[in-house]
Amino acid sequence: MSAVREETPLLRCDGITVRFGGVTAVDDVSLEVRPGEVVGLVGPNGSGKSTLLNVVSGLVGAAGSVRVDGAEVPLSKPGRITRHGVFRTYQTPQVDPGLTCLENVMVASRDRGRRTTASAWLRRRSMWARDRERWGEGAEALRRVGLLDRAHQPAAGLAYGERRHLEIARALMARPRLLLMDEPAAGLSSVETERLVELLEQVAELGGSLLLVEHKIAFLERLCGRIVVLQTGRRIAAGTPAEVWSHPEVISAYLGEAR
Ligand SMILES: Nc1ncnc2c1ncn2[C@@H]1O[C@H](COP(=O)(O)OP(=O)(O)OP(=O)(O)O)[C@@H](O)[C@H]1O
Repeated sequence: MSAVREETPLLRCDGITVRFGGVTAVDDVSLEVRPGEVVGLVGPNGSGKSTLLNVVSGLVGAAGSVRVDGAEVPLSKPGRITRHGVFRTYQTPQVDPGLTCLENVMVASRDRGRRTTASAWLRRRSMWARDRERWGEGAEALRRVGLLDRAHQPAAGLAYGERRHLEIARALMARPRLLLMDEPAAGLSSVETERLVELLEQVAELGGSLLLVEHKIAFLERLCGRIVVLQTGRRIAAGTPAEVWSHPEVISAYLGEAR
C-alpha cells in the first residue's frame, strides 16, 4: 500500500454546517475516520451529534462536503453512502418485527453479481450455491451475536437489548467498511453493554471502522482510539480520550451541563 493511500481517510467531513431556521445545529465541523479506526463523537445534549450523522447518511442537507476514500458523496441523498460500504444504526433499533431474526439479517445481504434473466437461467446452479452460502453467512452473523437459536422466531419476540444485537448482526452481514452508530448502548443493561463492546470489537477486528455517538463515556473509552467533542454545534476538541477529557473547553462544557 502506498503512503498516499494510507493517508486517505475512509470518511472525511469538511466544513459541515446545518441550520434549522434560526438554530445552527452543526457549525463548520470537520472530522475524519481513518481505515480501521474507532472514533467517538460526544457532546452535551443538543450539541449536533445526531444531526452530523444524519448529514453523513444523507438524511439532512448541509453546507460542506462528505468524502469516502477521497470521493465526494452527494449530500441530501439518503442511502447513497451505503454504496461506499457505510451503514448507519439509530437510537432505537430498526428491526422488522414481522420478519424472523434470520430474515431481518438477510435483508442486508448484498449479492454483488449482476443478473439478467438469461444469465440467471444459465448460472442457476452457481446462484443456488451462492444463495445457500448467503443464508449460511446470515446464520453465522446470528451466532456471533448470540441469537442463532432464535433464527426462525419473529423479531417481535426479542427484548430491547436483543433487538440491538440483531441490528448488529444485520450490520455484520452487510460487511460494513464504516458503521455509524447513534447511541448504541442507550437502554442496555451492563451485561448487554458488555456484549455490545465485544461485538463492536469483532466488527473492528474484521476490518470495519466505527463512528460512535454515545453518552456512556466508559463504553467509548473501551473502544475508541480517538474522540471528537462537539458543543452547541461546534467542534471544541479532538484527540485520545485522555487528551479530550483534560481539555479545558471540554471540562467546562460538561460542568456547564451538570450545573
Ligand atoms: N429536525 C430538526 N428541526 C429543528 N431543529 C432540530 C432538528 N433536529 C435537531 N434540531 C436541533 O439541532 C440541535 C442539535 O440537535 P441534535 O439532535 O443533533 O443534538 P445531539 O447532540 O444529537 O443531542 P442528544 O445528545 O440529545 O441526542 C438541537 O438544538 C436540536 O433541537
